[in-house]
Amino acid sequence: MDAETPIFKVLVADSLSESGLTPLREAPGIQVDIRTGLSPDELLAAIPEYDALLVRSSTTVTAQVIQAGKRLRVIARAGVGVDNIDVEAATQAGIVVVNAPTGNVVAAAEHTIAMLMALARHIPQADAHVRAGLWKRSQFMGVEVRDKVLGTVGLGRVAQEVVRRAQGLGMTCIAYDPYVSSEYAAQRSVRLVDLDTLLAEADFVTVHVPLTPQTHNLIDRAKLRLMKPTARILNVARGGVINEQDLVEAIEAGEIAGAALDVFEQEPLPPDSPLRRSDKIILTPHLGGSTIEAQEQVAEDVALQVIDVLNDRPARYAVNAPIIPPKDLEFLVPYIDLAERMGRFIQQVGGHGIGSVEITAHGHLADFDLAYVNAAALKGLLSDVLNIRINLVNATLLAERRGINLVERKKHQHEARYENMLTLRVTAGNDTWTLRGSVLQGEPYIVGINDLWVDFPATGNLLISAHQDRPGIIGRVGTILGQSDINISFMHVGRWAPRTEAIMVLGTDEVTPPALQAEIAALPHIRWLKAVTL
Ligand SMILES: NC(=O)C1=CN([C@@H]2O[C@H](COP(=O)(O)OP(=O)(O)OC[C@H]3O[C@@H](n4cnc5c(N)ncnc54)[C@H](O)[C@@H]3O)[C@@H](O)[C@H]2O)C=CC1
Ligand SMILES: O=C(O)CCC(=O)C(=O)O
Repeated sequence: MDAETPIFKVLVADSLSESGLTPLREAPGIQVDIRTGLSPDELLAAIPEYDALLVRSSTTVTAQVIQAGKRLRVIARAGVGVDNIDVEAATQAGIVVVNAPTGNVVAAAEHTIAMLMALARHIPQADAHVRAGLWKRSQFMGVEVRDKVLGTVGLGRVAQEVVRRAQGLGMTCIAYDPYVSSEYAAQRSVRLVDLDTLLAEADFVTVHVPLTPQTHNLIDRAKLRLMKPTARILNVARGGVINEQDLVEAIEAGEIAGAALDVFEQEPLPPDSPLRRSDKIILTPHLGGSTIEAQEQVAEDVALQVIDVLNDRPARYAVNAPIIPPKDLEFLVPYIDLAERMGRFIQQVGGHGIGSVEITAHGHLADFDLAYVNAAALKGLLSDVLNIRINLVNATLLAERRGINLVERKKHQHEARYENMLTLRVTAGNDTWTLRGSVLQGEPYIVGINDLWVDFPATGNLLISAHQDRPGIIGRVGTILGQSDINISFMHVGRWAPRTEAIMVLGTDEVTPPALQAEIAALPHIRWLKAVTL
């Protein structure tokens, strides 16, 4: 690596699979520091020097940590749930949050099945019994799961893997998930029911939902009372979905037969938790994702995304940024770049007091999800305006906060000679600017300014003027620039007809100083002159 290569520093704050981190260790320009077990104060002190932070579930990434992370560009969660990260604070700070939503799904499902069988056959209690030198087999009469009803609360990725395995064990599966259709459930041989029906019918209830305001305490004492006295309940999702105090009381009152929990309202589980006192409750210390295979996969999934974000590429599983399907990436990335350049162009020619932004995709471009293109245009429009870091993560949020009304339009037919074109129309103060752009042979081009067609690369130093088309004007501008040793790299003129309004665009190797701009702007027939650097 040469001395010029930028060094990104990556902090791995929780224990992650070493082999999963190999892509990060092998990436040029990236230094990986493993510092697990940091106290909150130690993390706060360490974070300012890092560009990326990788965690599992032990480290809590608070708004304070995010504010202190002045260089932070990405926070990665090696797992599904991002409830240990203040995603809102990260979004506001323009930091990408990524997770690994698929790598530990099978591990979580297999742990659920292990807990289900352990519950049905009292395995942990029987093991402790034998170790204590006892042999009272009659205390551990179990139940079969074959022909029993399994009710899953949530029918997402983990639940579906649980269902497939439970069906293999001969169980009938029902589910409660208001966000999926009956057809979707039926395709998986699952009957969709409401929560009360599920609790009343199931012999085993298993929870697979994220912890949200809607799912917090979703299963409380009243809901537990709906269950059969022989039924058992499992939670391998998130603590707090089943109310712990209510669960202990329901089990002690004989209202349900037992529970298996991998996750808790407070982790680690406090020593005096009432959950510890019932021998009908099986406890594991948040092991759902803890298999060698899952840990390798989630570490690799986040490592690759960290490399992408540090190299300005969209992340595959960004939690707080639009996601581009990998198959669309190659086509869209040049348009994302073009949109940002067009935003910066308008911002420099007259983007003060932006009220509304209309983005129109023409041609094949209109077939794509434009979330990133829109965010890029907003980023360009706001970058030099706001005193905070602005990027594709927070651009839309910041625009909304400033009252900017964004409208997206799609026109599937071609416009003019351009197979794909982007039009950005911005109302700023009393002016409306319309800029058209396209990607030609992989390079960003501006192809229209207001109502005139033009054609020049959207890059470098540009001087743009509106003037009355008259002989000699272009020559005079060239002379003034030449006298100041400013080299013109290209010139383009767009006009309606001879001697009408024209737009001249000059590319220059050097930046034109303000005094020289004023001199040109004062020439006869020049209506206005703007300098833009892209
Ligand atoms: N114990 C562990 O180590 C692990 C725990 N998990 C946790 O398991 C949970 C499920 O993960 P995935 O299946 O990957 O998530 P997912 O996002 O694929 O599925 C969640 C499902 O819950 C449903 N849902 C959301 N709100 C609901 C509500 N109010 N009522 C009913 N259904 C609702 C959604 O429609 C979705 O189908 C997450 O909380 C995740 O963090 C995941 C992996 C390992
Ligand atoms: O293994 C871990 O780090 C926790 C997994 C988990 O809870 C998740 O992925 O949501």
